Amino acid sequence: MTFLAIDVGNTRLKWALYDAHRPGAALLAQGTEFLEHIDRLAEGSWANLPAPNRMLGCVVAGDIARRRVVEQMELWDVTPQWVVPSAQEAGLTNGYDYPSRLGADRWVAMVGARHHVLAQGAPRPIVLVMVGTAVTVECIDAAGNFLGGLILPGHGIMLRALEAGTAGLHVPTGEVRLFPTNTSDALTSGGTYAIAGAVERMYQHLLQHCGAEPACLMTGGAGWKMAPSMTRPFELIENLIFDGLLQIALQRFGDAD
Ligand SMILES: Nc1ncnc2c1ncn2[C@@H]1O[C@H](COP(=O)(O)OP(=O)(O)OP(=O)(O)O)[C@@H](O)[C@H]1O
Ligand SMILES: CC(C)(CO)[C@@H](O)C(=O)NCCC(=O)O
Ligand SMILES: [K+]
Repeated sequence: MTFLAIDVGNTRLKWALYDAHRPGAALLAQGTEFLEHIDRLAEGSWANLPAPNRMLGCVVAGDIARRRVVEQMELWDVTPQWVVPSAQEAGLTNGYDYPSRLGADRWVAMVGARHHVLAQGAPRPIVLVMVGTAVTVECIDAAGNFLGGLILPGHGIMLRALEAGTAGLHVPTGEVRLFPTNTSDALTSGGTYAIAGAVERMYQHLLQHCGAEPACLMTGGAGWKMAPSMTRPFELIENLIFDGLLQIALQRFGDAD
């Protein structure tokens, strides 16, 4: 029973085909496509895939992007299903004022993070950082309550905003330095430590609130660039969104087949 997981992000769509809809399923194929190129999927990288039996996705890119993905899926006889953040799912409780307004990517990644930590042993509070076009920093207590989180501009958006909003800054990529002594390093380090500092702040909030050391998880395409600059040890996980989708799929579709 093959399972297709899709994450339609702010900039790119990521997909992964598994041999089953459960955590730990074997990855058969995966790919990414910029949102502008969604319309190429059916004739491109999906053309020769084994047909998925089940599909579950999450979208933050809006209805139009979602519809374009559904059109590409007409290639197969599979019903598209999308995660909508609710008050409760897969052992997590959603503390957002309006649960359905939470980004689906954030919710699904939190489900993945919670199950990752539970698989390692006793429940712990979690700080989850997702580094993509935007950066999010989520706080979850040991009982699985999502307490709240931050949304920050990603590194690219910060630098482009500086370039656009100042008179004389242009932005070649620099290095992260403790004491930057040129413009490129100053900009790259500024963006990196803005994110690292925000994360440290949330770590402290959660530590104080829970009175227990949080587990620190990081995911997202640019996570490996941020990891060396964090103030705490972070476990880098390739794709918590796919892990969360597998977990939710198991609960939705059940163990059978
Ligand atoms: N040196 C860096 N440090 C931290 N973040 C960076 C760095 N360079 C690039 N980034 C960020 O990483 C992002 C790319 O990450 P990723 O591949 O997860 O995003 P994406 O797939 O484009 O995002 P989305 O999932 O929202 O579509 C860029 O948009 C940029 O903001
Ligand atoms: C914050 C982003 C952009 C991160 O991808 C996404 O999760 C989103 O659009 N969220 C909706 C708003 C919210 O989460 O409060
Ligand atoms: K994303």
